[in-house]
Amino acid sequence: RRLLEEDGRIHLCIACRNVQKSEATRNLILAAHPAAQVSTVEVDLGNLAAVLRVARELRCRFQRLDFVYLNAGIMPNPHVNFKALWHGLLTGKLLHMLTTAEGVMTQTDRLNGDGLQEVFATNLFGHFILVRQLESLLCGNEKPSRLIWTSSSNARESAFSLSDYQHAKGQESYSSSKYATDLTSVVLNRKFNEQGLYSSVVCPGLVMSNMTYGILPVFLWKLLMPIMWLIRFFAKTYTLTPYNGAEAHVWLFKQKPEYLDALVKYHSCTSGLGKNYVEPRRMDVDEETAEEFYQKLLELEKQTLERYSDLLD
Ligand SMILES: NC(=O)C1=CN([C@@H]2O[C@H](COP(=O)(O)OP(=O)(O)OC[C@H]3O[C@@H](n4cnc5c(N)ncnc54)[C@H](OP(=O)(O)O)[C@@H]3O)[C@@H](O)[C@H]2O)C=CC1
Ligand SMILES: CC(C)CCC[C@@H](C)[C@H]1CC[C@H]2C3=CC[C@H]4[C@H](C)C(=O)CC[C@]4(C)[C@H]3CC[C@]12C
Repeated sequence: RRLLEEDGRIHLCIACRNVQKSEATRNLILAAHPAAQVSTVEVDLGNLAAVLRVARELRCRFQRLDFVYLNAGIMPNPHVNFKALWHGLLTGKLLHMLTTAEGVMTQTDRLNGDGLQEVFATNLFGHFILVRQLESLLCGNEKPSRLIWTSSSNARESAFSLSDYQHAKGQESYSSSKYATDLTSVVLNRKFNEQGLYSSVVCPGLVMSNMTYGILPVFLWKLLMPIMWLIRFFAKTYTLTPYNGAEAHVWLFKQKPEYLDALVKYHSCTSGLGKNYVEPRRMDVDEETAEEFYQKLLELEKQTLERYSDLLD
């Protein structure tokens, strides 16, 4: 909806795994923008066959894509370590913990139907395969095309390891998948800028959504709301609503990609008085690690394409 407010002429295609939800979203958007062009497409990003199928469908439907928002993400079985928060209070690290959740959250991951770690597959690899399969719609256009990944301030190098890039062994699969997203975006820029494709990563800040409602119950978040409004005076990434959280996504929509820094993450922020703005912050990524990781993604992509060769053109 915010993108249509910026430019009512765009054709918006909503990719969703749940057909009812995408239709309901389409109807909501059309209620606010009756003349808008809004279509939907079904895809489960945690299922590689479905990703290859949807890429084929998109290649048939569109000649080019100007923006691809890679937003789907999961955090299964989250666990909050309240003791760590208490320790953070005593050691002066509380604010950092409240904005990055460093040392505060763990998750339990599992294998998906493709034999991949579910969080890695959904948060990164499904999107990666989609982007690679859409290369013909994204590269070599008159105007540059853009990828905008929803990463997180929870992305952390120490949670990621090249030897276990799917994070099968640890308990911070979410943090690892978001760090892997940051690495991937950096390399995509290096490989594809010359062909007119630019990639950026954003963090929406702490937003009340189904993801956070899976961490603490809704009623508790509602009770905590006055405290979070107060925290916002010190932690500007407490955007709290999806509208505020989308600030960086919308801001990037209006920027010339040639002027953006590939090593920066764009954070949606909201001031204590409720004003939205975007803060660019340098990412803690090692470019050599990023390149090595990219090669591993390409290897996994090769295996995927061999396995599903019947779904390729
Ligand atoms: N909420 C927060 O505080 C923060 C969120 N983020 C990131 O923002 C993004 C959006 O999350 P948020 O809105 O908070 O959480 P939600 O759980 O509300 O939204 C996640 C979205 O991803 C979709 N999704 C999940 N798995 C798949 C899949 N396999 N295939 C297709 N779609 C899928 C969900 O679809 P469905 O509705 O069908 O479940 C849903 O629309 C995520 O990448 C998250 O990591 C980053 C920083 C902070
Ligand atoms: C007074 C309240 C704010 C106490 C709530 C405690 C915890 C449940 C939350 C404190 C910090 C939160 C988070 C921080 C970073 C988010 C990150 C950017 C993200 O991508 C997903 C959600 C977060 C991990 C979020 C989750 C809840 C907290 C740990």
